[in-house]
Amino acid sequence: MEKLAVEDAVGHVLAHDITEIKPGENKGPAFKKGDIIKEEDIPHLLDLGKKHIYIWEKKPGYLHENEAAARLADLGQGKNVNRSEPSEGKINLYAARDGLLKIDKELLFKINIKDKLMMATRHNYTPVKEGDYLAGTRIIPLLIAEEELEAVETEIKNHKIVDVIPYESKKAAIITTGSEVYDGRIKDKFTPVVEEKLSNYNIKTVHKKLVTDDKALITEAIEEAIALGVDIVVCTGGMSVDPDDLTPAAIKNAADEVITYGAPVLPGAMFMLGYQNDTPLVGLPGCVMFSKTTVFDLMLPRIAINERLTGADIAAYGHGGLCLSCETCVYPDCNFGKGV
Ligand SMILES: Nc1nc2c(c(=O)[nH]1)N[C@H]1C(S)=C(S)[C@@H](COP(=O)(O)OP(=O)(O)OC[C@H]3O[C@@H](n4cnc5c(N)ncnc54)[C@H](O)[C@@H]3O)O[C@H]1N2
Ligand code: MOO
Repeated sequence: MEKLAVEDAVGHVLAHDITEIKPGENKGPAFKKGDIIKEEDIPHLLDLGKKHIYIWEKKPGYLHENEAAARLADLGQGKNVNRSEPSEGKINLYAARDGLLKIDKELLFKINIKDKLMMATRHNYTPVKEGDYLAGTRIIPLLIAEEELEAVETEIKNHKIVDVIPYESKKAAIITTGSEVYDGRIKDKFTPVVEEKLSNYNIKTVHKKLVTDDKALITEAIEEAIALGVDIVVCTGGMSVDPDDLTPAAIKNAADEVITYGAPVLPGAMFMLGYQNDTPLVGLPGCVMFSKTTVFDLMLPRIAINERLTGADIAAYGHGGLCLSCETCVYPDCNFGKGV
């Protein structure tokens, strides 16, 4: 630490907090450790009785924590992400709009494995709202050699760690299967649940059809929906092991690629996903109608941002794929589906 007259301290970094006490009013730091002294601060410092201050010598090639946080925030701040000003050396990232949060976990690790650097984020694939807090970043010491930041910048290049991907407007068809519903023995309670979940992700249901338990008829209904030009076809009912459960076979008939029948997620083990060209064909088991949060809440946002899911994407949900069915559901602010 070096002692300097306040008049000579402009542009230097304060080595410690300076407290101001206004009797009967308040007590707190007027200046903080790490602040860079500005010309207009001099009268205030003199008012506080400070003719001299201790400064960190601003060595060439070294960055102050606020400057370093700005460089780290540059690595983090991707699409549709806002940032705060540095405060006590930290910069926060916020969602600039509603969408699905994507975190490049490998790049994030490249920052956090380095001494002296940190960035903490929310989980990958969390649906977020405009203004939501996404990440915070800072260096650990007050100063850092610029070359240490340059090393990580070179590794990360022009990629970004934090992006918010908006849900593009899409159209869906819902095909509801089951003789009990088709014959009017019970009221269809599945379609409204699916319709609402779709609408949360900017997907409008433009076609609905009730079909009895008949493989050929379910296949025909899927083909009819695709011919209407919808972006996603959702089938409900008949997804498990009864002889009358024919929906998986119908999806298989219509798909040119089946990604999975079965997912390591509870509720939702009997989930199915296939594609005909780029159109996702989704089979939803009965639990999606019954349970507040299921496999559908994990897969739907990714479908909504046009990700083409693979078997590996779905297998990765096993770790964290167990919903605890809490009395008050706080999803997405819980562990469900956060292992990816
Ligand atoms: N022995 C086994 N039993 C079950 C299995 C299994 O693997 N082996 N899987 C279980 C899982 S997991 C689920 S989830 C459920 C439901 O699976 P399904 O998707 O096949 O559902 P359905 O059999 O068609 O219907 C179950 C239940 O829900 C009612 N339902 C269906 N669709 C509607 C609708 N549109 N509106 C109102 N109600 C509807 C239906 O009447 C049945 O009561 O299976 C487990 N069992
Ligand atoms: O697949 Mo069931 O769909 O786990 O409750």
